[in-house]
Amino acid sequence: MNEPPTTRPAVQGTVRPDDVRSVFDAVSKGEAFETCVHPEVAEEDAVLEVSDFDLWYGEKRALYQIGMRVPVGKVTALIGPSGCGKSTLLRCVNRMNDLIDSVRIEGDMRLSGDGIYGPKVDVIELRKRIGMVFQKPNPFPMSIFENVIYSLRIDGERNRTVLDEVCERSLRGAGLWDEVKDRLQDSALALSGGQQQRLCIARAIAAEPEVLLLDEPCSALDPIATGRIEDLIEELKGAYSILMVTHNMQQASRASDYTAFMYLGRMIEFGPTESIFLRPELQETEDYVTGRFG
Ligand SMILES: Nc1ncnc2c1ncn2[C@@H]1O[C@H](COP(=O)(O)OP(=O)(O)OP(=O)(O)O)[C@@H](O)[C@H]1O
Repeated sequence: MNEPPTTRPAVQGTVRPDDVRSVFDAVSKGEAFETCVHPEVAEEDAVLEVSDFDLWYGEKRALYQIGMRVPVGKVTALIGPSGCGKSTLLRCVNRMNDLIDSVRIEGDMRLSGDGIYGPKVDVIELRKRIGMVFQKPNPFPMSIFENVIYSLRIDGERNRTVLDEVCERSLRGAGLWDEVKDRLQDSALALSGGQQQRLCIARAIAAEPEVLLLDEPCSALDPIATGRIEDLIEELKGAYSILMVTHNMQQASRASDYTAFMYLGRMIEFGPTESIFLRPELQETEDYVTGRFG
């Protein structure tokens, strides 16, 4: 923990070593292999850079030498079978795993160049730069208005004009304004599940985060509400850099620009979503995205 940044590049360049027949063989034997990173990734500016990142829950290792760059202004999806470490990796970005006593990490993670795990990092300040939306909508038990401007209240903002503007802009950004503009003082808990999730997104973007983390944001929603969130993700990209965990292959292929395939705590292949789904470099990725396993 708190190691100085590594001199190795954040993301390794090429495909598997020649002497390893299959990446999954290598993984199951505990052998090293290099993540297959498509060259397009290196051409993007990164909001988040992860290098040689490992995580243990007590004795159990959950992440192995993760290296990835999350592009600015794009949607990046994390996919992979249950238990491969997607949520663990996502939660490391805003140091939510600090809350678990048994967790130990090594490696480096940087947000806009600033170390996330440096010894002097103020975790509260760090989290203000990161928005997080969970599987289950979690509006606070207060009005719609107070939910949206929560981060500004915490920062002591009292100017009513500023609060009103941020509230409207964030609700518009989250595609919820027209549905709630006449009842901003109503309890957020009275909204439908899909509306609550869009409210949570509005609350997250009100703080103008540098990166928005979405942990299976549609898994508790019906197909119509899911469609609206996917449309919203499409609209948010450009203005926001999004890292999203999803179980849903169609959602990853519809909603993301880049996709990272994880397996047993390893980053297997990372590249433009279209390439990962239509022309992956690795057979293992193809087998997963076409539903042959997982
Ligand atoms: N709090 C914890 N304590 C111990 N082990 C944990 C903890 N949270 C996750 N794990 C283990 O770490 C591994 C990765 O879990 P994680 O939830 O990150 O996977 P995931 O890919 O997000 O899975 P899913 O798609 O099912 O949500 C799993 O083996 C899981 O059992």
